[in-house]
Amino acid sequence: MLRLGFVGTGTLAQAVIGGLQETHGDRCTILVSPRSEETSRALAARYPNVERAASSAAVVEGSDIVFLGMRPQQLAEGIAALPFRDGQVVVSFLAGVPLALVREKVRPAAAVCRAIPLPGIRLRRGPVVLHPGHALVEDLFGGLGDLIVADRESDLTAVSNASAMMSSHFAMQNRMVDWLSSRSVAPDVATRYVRSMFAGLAAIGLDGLDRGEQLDPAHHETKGGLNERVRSHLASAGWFDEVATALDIVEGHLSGEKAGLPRLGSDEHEMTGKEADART
Ligand SMILES: NC(=O)C1=CN([C@@H]2O[C@H](COP(=O)(O)OP(=O)(O)OC[C@H]3O[C@@H](n4cnc5c(N)ncnc54)[C@H](OP(=O)(O)O)[C@@H]3O)[C@@H](O)[C@H]2O)C=CC1
Ligand SMILES: O=C(O)[C@@H]1CCC=N1
Repeated sequence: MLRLGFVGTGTLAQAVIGGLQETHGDRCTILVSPRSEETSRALAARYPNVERAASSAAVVEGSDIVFLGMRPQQLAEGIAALPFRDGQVVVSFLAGVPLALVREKVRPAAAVCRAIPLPGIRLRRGPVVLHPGHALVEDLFGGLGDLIVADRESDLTAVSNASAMMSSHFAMQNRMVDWLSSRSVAPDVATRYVRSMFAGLAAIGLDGLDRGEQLDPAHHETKGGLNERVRSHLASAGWFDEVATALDIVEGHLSGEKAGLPRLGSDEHEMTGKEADART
């Protein structure tokens, strides 16, 4: 049995543990840190192979692979004085925290990777990016969506930054649902319609990729029709350019003050992919 441990039992840890049940449930035991009491208790109650450990130290002591699932700003406190050992594998989920920094903090653990799974992993859908590759970790994430092993940490950093679009995607969906409701469409109908529409589009995108097709928006609209009008309005309003601007902000290239956001810039955040590579 492979012994997995999670220090930081939050949203992402919960999703990964849920996904792993389907693919590796009978081949691993899972220890979770106790601090998110409700989540850790619920996981232990739901899955027979999950145990709520007495402490984060007990998770590290009892695991072959330790996943770090706290927020970046919680890293220092979350792993202070934990008994990492040589021969242990540590996988950090922390977006924006360079590998070099994690390695330093989990010494003498032998193998340290960064992984960016997304919440869809619970349903075994969506991308999981890993750097560097590691056979055991690749085996664990294989079958949990589209595993991408990045050769360079800067690639992982860039895609991790791009994942910042997730919540905006749902915000956009909700605005469409609200608009439909304002046209007296029943909320359940509006919600089902919008979510199902985007699910279908996602499937088309992946299917096209498998067949080597480009995703040309002009091929997904009727000439002179509704979609063309909306796309043209949004383009002239600068909407699509703002996507890149927002990602620039996440990357730290632009002043966060411009967008009214705090700048990502603590010692434990990387500012750009290049800087991350330089620190490795
Ligand atoms: N959510 C996502 O879609 C993705 C998240 N990530 C990364 O995964 C990490 C977790 O994100 P997410 O799950 O959303 O965040 P959550 O806030 O849901 O989870 C963080 C967890 O860490 C726990 N924690 C905080 N401090 C400590 C500590 N000192 N010791 C032990 N546990 C501690 C929290 O406990 P408590 O709640 O009690 O404070 C909570 O259970 C982040 O670093 C994020 O960058 C990466 C890709 C996608
Ligand atoms: O929103 C976040 O910070 C996390 C990290 C990457 C995706 N979600």
